Amino acid sequence: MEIKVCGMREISNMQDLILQVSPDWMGLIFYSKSPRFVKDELKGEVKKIQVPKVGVFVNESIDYVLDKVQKYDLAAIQLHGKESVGFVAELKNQTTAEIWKVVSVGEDLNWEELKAYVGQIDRFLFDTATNTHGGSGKKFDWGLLDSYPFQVPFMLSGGIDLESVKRVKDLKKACPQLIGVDLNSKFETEPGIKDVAMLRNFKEELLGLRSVN
Ligand SMILES: O=C(O)c1ccccc1N[C@@H]1O[C@H](COP(=O)(O)O)[C@@H](O)[C@H]1O
Repeated sequence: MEIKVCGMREISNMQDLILQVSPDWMGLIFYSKSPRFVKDELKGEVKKIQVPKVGVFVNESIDYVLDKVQKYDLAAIQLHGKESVGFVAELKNQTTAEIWKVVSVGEDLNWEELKAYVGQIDRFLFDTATNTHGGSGKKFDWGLLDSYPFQVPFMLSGGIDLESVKRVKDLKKACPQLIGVDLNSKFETEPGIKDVAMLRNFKEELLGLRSVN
């Protein structure tokens, strides 16, 4: 199971994370209203960080996204707004970075609406629907994913915390397409600053390197 740690915005915190947790992905928020927004003055240092980086975007233009892909050497683009299939197709034509489409989940899930993205994206990412678009720390009803109908892999997100490990493992048994988890606000000392020890504990429990209490 892959681990993405999202919303990093300080170089020393990123370096600690890489050394102690070695996540599969590190997420950078390029949404200016977020308290985890990454300022371009960091681009030189961030580019040197040796872990695949995911840029998180909310309803931005193709040019804005491509500019960040180039400046930060992004391996994946997480589209966290209402980006259409047409937008995704246009973006896909202009980059080799992976494209992850976020599905904001409310009371239910309409699989028909997602069908058109299949074949255009590399993975779905399911997060809780909120006014702030993301980083809410709130979980949705993960049981809705039991009927996931596609082969394309997906990530789980939204309020995942240290106590979620068992439920994540159970969901993986029910849905083998679950490829990873996205960890964010539940592992912070303040917005954008991660508690690296807590993240390490999560990883060890998830991978079965220590037992869940
Ligand atoms: O974290 C943010 O500030 C943010 C802002 C706008 C869009 C996405 C954002 N983060 C993403 O939100 C989810 C869930 O985070 P949480 O665990 O509920 O705090 C995660 O995918 C982040 O990439």
